[in-house]
Amino acid sequence: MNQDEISERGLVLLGCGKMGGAMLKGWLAGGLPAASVWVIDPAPAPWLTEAGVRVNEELPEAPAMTILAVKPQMMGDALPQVAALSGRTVFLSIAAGTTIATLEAELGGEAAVIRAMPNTPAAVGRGITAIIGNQAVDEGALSLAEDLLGAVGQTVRLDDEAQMDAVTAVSGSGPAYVFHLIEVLAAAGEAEGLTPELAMALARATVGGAGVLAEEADETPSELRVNVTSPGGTTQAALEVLMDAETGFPPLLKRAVAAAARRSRELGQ
Ligand SMILES: NC(=O)c1ccc[n+]([C@@H]2O[C@H](COP(=O)([O-])OP(=O)(O)OC[C@H]3O[C@@H](n4cnc5c(N)ncnc54)[C@H](O)[C@@H]3O)[C@@H](O)[C@H]2O)c1
Ligand code: PRO
Repeated sequence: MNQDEISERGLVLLGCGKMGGAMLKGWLAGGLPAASVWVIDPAPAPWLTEAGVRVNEELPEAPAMTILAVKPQMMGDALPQVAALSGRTVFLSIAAGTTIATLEAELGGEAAVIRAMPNTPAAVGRGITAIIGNQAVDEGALSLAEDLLGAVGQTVRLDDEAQMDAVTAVSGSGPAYVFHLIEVLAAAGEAEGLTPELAMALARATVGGAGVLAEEADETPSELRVNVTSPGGTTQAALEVLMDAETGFPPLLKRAVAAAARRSRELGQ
C-alpha cells in the first residue's frame, strides 16, 4: 500500500459496519497506522476505539481517500458529513447499486469518485474488489485505490460501470452463497447420520480447502472437479444431481445471480 500518502493525509470511513469494518481490519493488520484513520458512524463498534482509530472526530483537511461504506438507502443522509471534502479527497463508494451519477449529484460534478465492489474475505486479506472511476479520477488516484484495496485482496478494473451489477451479484454477494453451501453441506451430512459438530467441521474445511486449491492450483476448477470424480464412483453419483441442467446448480445459481444483479439495478434507481 502507498502507506505514506494515506498516513500523511489520512483515510476517512463514512460508515464502518460489516464491510467497512472487514476492510479496516485488513488495513490495520497490514500496518496502516490507526491514528491515520477517521471513522464517522453514529453507532461505532467498540473495537474501533480499542483499535485506536479516530471515531467521530473532526475530519482532516484533505484525506487521501474517503470511503463511503454506508447502506445505499442511508447514502443521501450520510453524504453531507463529507461533501465539503469534495475537491480535496478521492471518494471511494462501496455501496451496492449507488451509481457514480448519483454520487456526483450529491458531491458535485467535479468530485473524484471511484465506485468499488469489495467482499468480506477482505477481513483476512482474501477479498476481491472491482473498481471504476469517474472523469475526475486520474491514474494516480486509481493506483492509490488499487494499493489500498490490494492490501486486503485482489483488485480488478472495470471498463464499464454497467458491469458493476453483475460483479456485485458474483463476488460482492458471492461469499454468502459459499457460506450457505457450508451450512447446507453440513445439514446434508447430518441427514446421513453425522453429528452436527463433525458435519460442520467437515463442510467448513472442505469448502475452505477447495477454495484455496481452486485459487492456487495450476488446473482449472473444471479439471480439479474431474480429479475428484472417479468414473462410476461416489462423486459422479452426486454430480449427476448437482449438474442437472434442469434442477442442479447451473439453473439455480443462474437464477440467484440474476436476482442479485436485478436488485443491484433497482438500488441504483
Ligand atoms: N456486507 C457485505 O458483504 C458488502 C459487500 C460489498 C459491499 N457492501 C456495501 O457496503 C455498504 C455497507 O454494508 P454493510 O454490510 O457494512 O452494512 P452495515 O449496516 O454493517 O454498516 C453500515 C454502517 O453505516 C453506519 N451508518 C448508518 N447511518 C450512517 C450515517 N448517517 N453516517 C455514517 N454512518 C452511518 C451504521 O451505523 C453501520 O455501522 C453497503 O452500501 C453495501 O452495499 C457490503
Ligand atoms: N452485500 C451487499 C448487499 O447484500 C452488497 C453485496 C454484498 O446488498
